[in-house]
Amino acid sequence: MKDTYISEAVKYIGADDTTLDLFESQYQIPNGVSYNSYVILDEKVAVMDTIDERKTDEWFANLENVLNGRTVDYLVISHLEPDHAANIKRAADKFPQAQLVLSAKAKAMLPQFFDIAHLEERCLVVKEGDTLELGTHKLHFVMAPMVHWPEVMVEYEETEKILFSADGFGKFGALSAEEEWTDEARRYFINIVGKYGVQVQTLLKKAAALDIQTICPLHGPVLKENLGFYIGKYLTWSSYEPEEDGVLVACASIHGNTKAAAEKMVEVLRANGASKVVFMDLTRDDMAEAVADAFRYGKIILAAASYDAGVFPPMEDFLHRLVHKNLQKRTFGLIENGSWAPCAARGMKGILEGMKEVNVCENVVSIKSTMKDTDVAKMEELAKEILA
Ligand SMILES: Cc1cc2nc3c(=O)[nH]c(=O)nc-3n(C[C@H](O)[C@H](O)[C@H](O)COP(=O)(O)O)c2cc1C
Repeated sequence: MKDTYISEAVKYIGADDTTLDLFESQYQIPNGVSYNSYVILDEKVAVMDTIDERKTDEWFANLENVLNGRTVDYLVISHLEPDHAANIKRAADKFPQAQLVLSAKAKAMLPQFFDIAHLEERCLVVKEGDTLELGTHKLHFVMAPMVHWPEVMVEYEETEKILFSADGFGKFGALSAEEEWTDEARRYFINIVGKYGVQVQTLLKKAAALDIQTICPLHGPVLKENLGFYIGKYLTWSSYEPEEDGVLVACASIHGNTKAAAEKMVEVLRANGASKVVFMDLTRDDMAEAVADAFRYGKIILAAASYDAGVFPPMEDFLHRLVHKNLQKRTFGLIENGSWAPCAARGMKGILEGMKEVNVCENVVSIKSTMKDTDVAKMEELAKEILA
């Protein structure tokens, strides 16, 4: 279990979910996920977000335990997505004197989710630079529009120097899971917030002006040490610059011949001195991880079967996801396979045209049904070109 102790005054009241099959109905989470929420105990008591419906009872029990008979003065709402906001109405009903502290956009969106009585009087709308005194603790509000959703804001508590970072610095994996941060944080960030690199960079610039000693995200561990490492990863991911030197080989094969060629390409790349080569079978491996790998490495070889005068759908899906997530600044190499009129390369190129700052290697490997020596020779040329 990750250490969730923050301080005498700031308490973790979130919960692990290890039985959810798919996060946001599409992302595999083999080690679950945590829904984080925090309480600041001072002259006034502030609850920092609620959690997912699935863990309602556990959250209220944790909250009651920390409150120890006190009541809630403020419910700070950073983000209205249901994995954080599901219990807003229940909390508002249970603590009728509590004010809901939120951005103007969140206030406008709130009635779409909940029918909260006397909403006008209950809301304390905050904007960029506003502060809220709780006693010795003082929250500063920093707007973070489209760091996932438009209503998002983050909060900086100046006394303990804590950034409550909403979905920023979040990660898949329950707090009970023993796993390192980077891979599951990357898979989370790229797939969920990856499209909004510009907005993340804007937020990081604002954060750079703050003295942050602890980051309290809405998923994943509380970050207390080595914060430069985590912030550095976010700077890289949100800039769309490759994180590491290496080549991703991603293949989509119906009967295995394109896959055999892609595996051969891995060997050829290694033999030509590639520092690192990662292989992904898009028909079976986790698509979200393949997308994250495309952000991780600067060079990508795509190998796909031709299909109905186009591209085999798992490759099409992969490429559309990359376009959707705004991937840019990459070099691609293409391998196609077809039994009568190979056309996957043309189809893949067409989708890549939707990306910014993309180079496509001139050497295209075009296989007819099964790989031949002439195809391997072409792979050698492609390897030399992409590694140059
Ligand atoms: C549904 C379907 C559609 C296909 N469409 C095309 C096509 O449009 N053009 C082509 O040359 N081959 C087409 N093929 C054939 C495959 O692309 C070809 O057999 C290729 O070698 C398959 O490689 P694999 O062994 O990796 O699946 C199609 C195959 C299937 C099953």
